[in-house]
Amino acid sequence: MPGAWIWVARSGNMGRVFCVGGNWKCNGTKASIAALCNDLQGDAVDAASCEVVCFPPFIYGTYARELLREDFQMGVQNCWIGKGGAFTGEISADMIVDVGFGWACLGHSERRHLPQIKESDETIATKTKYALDAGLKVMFCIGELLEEREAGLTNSVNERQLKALADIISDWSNVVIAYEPVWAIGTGKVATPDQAQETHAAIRDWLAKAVSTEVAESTRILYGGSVSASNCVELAKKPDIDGFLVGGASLKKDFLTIVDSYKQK
Ligand SMILES: O=C(CO)COP(=O)(O)O
Repeated sequence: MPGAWIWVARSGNMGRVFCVGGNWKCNGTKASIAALCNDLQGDAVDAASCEVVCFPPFIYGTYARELLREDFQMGVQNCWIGKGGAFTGEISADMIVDVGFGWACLGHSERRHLPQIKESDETIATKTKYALDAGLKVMFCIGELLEEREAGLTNSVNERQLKALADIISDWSNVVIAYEPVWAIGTGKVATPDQAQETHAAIRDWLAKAVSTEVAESTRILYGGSVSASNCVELAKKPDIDGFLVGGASLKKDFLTIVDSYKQK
């Protein structure tokens, strides 16, 4: 019916499937993961409307896969920059694919900024390209520090981080962007829905200019940073917010409430 078609066209959503990631970071024990997987049992998520991915620590990946509900996908929080070999302590994208995991979360601000890690834009982009070529989907994290936001640099920081990737890939179909303002991560200071929407729209505009309108319209942009059961619905209603990357609340039953916010789109 024509009315319905016009609504879809105006929404500008281009069929982007809502996506929620749970980044467990460096947390968990066998006992706590078993309890969490039990708490996360629930009615199956409609796969055509929402995709859910959990990112446990590497060492618990296989264990978590056995316990986690089947409609939640699994990913890793990092991977090596290229093919495997004499790289002590590293895990390659090919190995991650081999054990059956579909996703990598790359470019997280903790890996960009912690002085013990300090991954550069180029390192993250190169890793992402290798992971994509190996067959993984990538949750590509970007975002500004508090001082950068205060200096009015939010969009230029996001664009610089994205440009490093745009310079070396052309196929964006397996990339999901996670915008995580660093000042909102683990602080309880969530970006307001308007602040998040404004930045997501700027990211989409940049993709349209620097990559293509098709990529801009089809690429999902998730918000991350103190997402909770109480703020997720207002954020999810914003047109350019296509889901969430969740830290602390992904370790609690609240994660299910956040996943359910896809019903508000
Ligand atoms: O870093 C995050 C997800 O990757 C966000 O963490 P919090 O949800 O704990 O703020």
